[in-house]
Amino acid sequence: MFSTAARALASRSLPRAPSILPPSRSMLTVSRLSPSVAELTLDKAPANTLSLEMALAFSAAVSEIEADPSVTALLLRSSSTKIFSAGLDISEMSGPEPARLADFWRAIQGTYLSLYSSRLATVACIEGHAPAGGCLLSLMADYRIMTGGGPRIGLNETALGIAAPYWLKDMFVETVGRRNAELALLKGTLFTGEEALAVGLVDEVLPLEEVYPRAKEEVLKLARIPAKGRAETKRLLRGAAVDELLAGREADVAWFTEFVLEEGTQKGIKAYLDSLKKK
Ligand SMILES: CC/C=C\CC/C=C/CC(=O)SCCNC(=O)CCNC(=O)[C@H](O)C(C)(C)COP(=O)(O)OP(=O)(O)OC[C@H]1O[C@@H](n2cnc3c(N)ncnc32)[C@H](O)[C@@H]1OP(=O)(O)O
Repeated sequence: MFSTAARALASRSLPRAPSILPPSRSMLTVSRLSPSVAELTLDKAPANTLSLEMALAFSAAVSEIEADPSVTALLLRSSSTKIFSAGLDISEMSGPEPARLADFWRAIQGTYLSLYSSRLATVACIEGHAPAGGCLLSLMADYRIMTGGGPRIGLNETALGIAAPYWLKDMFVETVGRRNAELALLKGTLFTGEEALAVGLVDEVLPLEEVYPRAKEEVLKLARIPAKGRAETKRLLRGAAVDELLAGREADVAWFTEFVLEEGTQKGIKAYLDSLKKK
């Protein structure tokens, strides 16, 4: 776990405009890079995991940004250069109370529905690790820029004894192609930036110090593309996938909760969580 000092070192001092979110959503900050470009920073120590509250705050933040017609683009980043997001908060799935588990999954679906269907041009600035749900957050963006060398990205669900939901699997297949997706999903592969670039999982790989400046440059460029045509093109590309989940949301909740509550799954999740804590 990061100490406060280590976290301060790991996080650059961000030139932030005053947050436009109420303090109750302090796991995230929203600022402006320009009058038309918002920056959404994940800021939940130690690993930006998606708990129920974090997932709800994320979708609410995206909706609030979208509600402002002057905003045409969004940069998604982490306040830590070590971890973009460690994915779903595994403790939500370990010995869960069934009603909360179902709400948790609805909130995770909500993160997907909010960002993947967004009218905004979106860029993910992936400076640190992005496993599983962290990869999900970045896959929902239009463009991904990642640090080379150290951090890993990918869908490692099988390593935990679980499976990526179909809508995440589909987004992954769309991005890296069927065969690359099969190989990676079945093994639970976590890629370095360079490996991710080779399969098309990210669009650019750079040294750490260049990732954020380049992501800013790209999002400011994307913000200049006529908004209406871009939004309609995104709808044409992604609308069917979003509509499919909207139509089958509760069936997906039932699939998730049944799988997670099963005894064998619980054993695997607990063992994985314990191994993380013992590190
Ligand atoms: C059938 C359908 C069922 C389910 C489908 C659901 C889909 C799930 C997708 C997911 O997202 S599952 C989560 C998958 N995530 C991971 O496997 C990542 C686990 N974390 C790591 O590998 C590492 O933390 C890291 C490589 C991201 C970073 O390593 P490092 O910098 O060394 O940090 P620490 O490991 O010390 O972590 C700091 C702190 O945070 C806790 N933590 C990390 N990840 C999670 C997590 N996903 N959930 C809960 N807690 C997490 C970790 O235990 C440490 O806590 P301490 O209290 O020990 O400091």
